[in-house]
Formats: sequence, structure tokens, C-alpha cells
Amino acid sequence: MGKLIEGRWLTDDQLREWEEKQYSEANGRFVRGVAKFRNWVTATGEAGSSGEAGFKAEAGRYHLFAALNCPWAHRTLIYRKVKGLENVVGLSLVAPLRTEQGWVFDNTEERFTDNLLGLEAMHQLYVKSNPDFTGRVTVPVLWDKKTQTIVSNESSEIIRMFNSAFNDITGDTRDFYPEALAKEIDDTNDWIFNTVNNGVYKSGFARTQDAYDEAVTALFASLEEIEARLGKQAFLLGDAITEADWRLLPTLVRFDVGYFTAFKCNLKALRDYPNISAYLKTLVQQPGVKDTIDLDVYRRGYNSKSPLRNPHGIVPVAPYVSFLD
Ligand SMILES: N[C@@H](CCC(=O)N[C@@H](CS)C(=O)NCC(=O)O)C(=O)O
Repeated sequence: MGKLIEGRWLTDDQLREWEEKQYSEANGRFVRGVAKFRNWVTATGEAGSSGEAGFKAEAGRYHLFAALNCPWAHRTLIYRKVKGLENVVGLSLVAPLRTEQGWVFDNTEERFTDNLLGLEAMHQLYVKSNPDFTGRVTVPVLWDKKTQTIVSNESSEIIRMFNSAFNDITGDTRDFYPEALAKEIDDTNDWIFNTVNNGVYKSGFARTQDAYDEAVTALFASLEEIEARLGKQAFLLGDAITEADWRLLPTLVRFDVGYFTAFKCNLKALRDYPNISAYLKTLVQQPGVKDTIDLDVYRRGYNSKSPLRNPHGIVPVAPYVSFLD
């Protein structure tokens, strides 16, 4: 994967010692880092709940950098569709496999080219924004063309911006984070993030049996809870789609083709849960959402060659999933 250290790209080999120390300090648990660019685009250009002011919502000013396989980036791709932002916020997609240079535009397909800045790798964008940047080079990134800086590299905040900041421009006032449900959405997001969205990674990246057991047990306990909840109501928080549903979708669509095999999340397949399966189908059928899903990319991506998890790079067959029918 590699990482930027004071603006210089270091490959995995150069980082190995640093990474082993992190794992050993956490007793073999996978610990996710925290995003570093935390500004907010707002309707008026005032500062949001963190970061600097000056990022006013304007058509054509912002550009999203994303990867099709990344579940966090997937949230932002969904919001760009369901909030009618396709003609307002531009998009560049990196190739869906990380290389020694991290995320790159490899031009293997027309869609994996950066037509905005002609970048070869995402780390170039981070250095453009901050020449001394130290940290992980992650997607998604929301880029400001006007100031040539990264507004945010935190998906949970980018989707909140997309939910409301551009409403005057698009005329789309659908609200997936209504004030009255904010607390409930935040609480739901918390346990779903910890045990499901990130739970699959905690299972797949665990380096001790205990760390894996702990993560996989919590993951399936949450899926059972979600299954029961969806037996009583259409969506996680009642009869309308909220942010909590959009945040769960990326993990669900990757489950049977990726996490089940590659991350050993295999107590049950997602298709063994009838309520979750029906719910997923409803979400996927919302206008535009299907276009953000690429099962083949997930299957090849999660099961790609990895010295630790899949040394021979054998990709399992595609299981049948019904939510795209
Ligand atoms: N906090 C970030 C996390 C994003 C993230 O971890 N993205 C992964 C891809 S799924 C990434 O780019 N990883 C690169 C790396 O860790 O070096 C968000 O939710 O936006």
C-alpha cells in the first residue's frame, strides 16, 4: 500500500517495521487510522463543525476522487447519485487495485483515468494540497478546484455535505439525516460501523485467533439484530431511507462476493438472511444506485493476491446474489 511521510511516498517494504509495531501495540488487532482533512463545504461558505471556512457550495467547483471497490468511497458515490449531484461535483475513479504506489490511475479502462489534473497516483493529490503531508493516502477525497486543496478525506462527513450543502443548486431537498432522527442515526451508525462496516475488516485483518473471534462474533450478532429489525420495519430507522441505510449498503453488497471468502466472514452468507436480502434489493433499486455497484471489481479486489491472506492470488467463483436482479 505505502504511505506518505513528510510528502515522500514510502512503499510497504519501507514501512514494514512501523506497521508491525502498530499491530503489536494493539495485541494483533487491526486499528483504523483517522482522516486528516476535515473541512466542510457549506451552502454559505461558513465553516462546518471542523476545519476552515471558505468552501461554499458552487456548481463545478468540487471534484470527488473515489475507488469502486472501497466501501467508504462507495457511500460518497451513492450520495452523488441519489442527491442529483452528478453534474455539480466531478468524479475521477482510481483503478480498483492498490499498487506499490497506492491508488493509481492506470488507464486500463477509460474510467480509471484522471481527466481533471492528469494524475498518475492519488499521493500526488495529497502532496499538491499539503507538500509536507504525512499519513495514509486514502479515498474518497473531495477536492476544491478553486483553492487547489483537499476539503475532506472523511467519507462520513462528505456524505453529510452532499446531503444538504448543494440543495439550492440541485433543488433536491431529500434529507437522509433529518434533525428529528439525528441522534438515532448517529447511535445506529456507531454500532454498525464498529461491528459491521469495520467489523469485516477487523475479522479479515486480525493477526491473532482471539482478535478474529472477537470481531467475527460481534459482526454476526449485529447482522442477526439487523435481520430482526428488518422483520418489523422497511429500513433501519423506520419506513424511510436514512443515512444509516446508505452507510450499511456498501458492506452488504460486498459481503457474499468478498468478505465471506477473503475476510473469513463465513458463519452465514448474506443471502441466508431473507429480510436483509429483500431490504438490500429495495435500496439497490433506488434510482442511480445500481450504477455505483460492480460485483466483479469487489470479487477480484478482495480476493486479490496478498502475501498474508491470499499468497497464490486464486479468485473464488462468483456466488449467486439476487439483489441486482
Ligand atoms: N476515514 C476514511 C477511510 C477511508 C479508507 O480507509 N479508504 C481505504 C480504501 S477502502 C484507503 O484508501 N486505504 C488506503 C490506505 O490505507 O493506505 C473514510 O471513511 O473516508
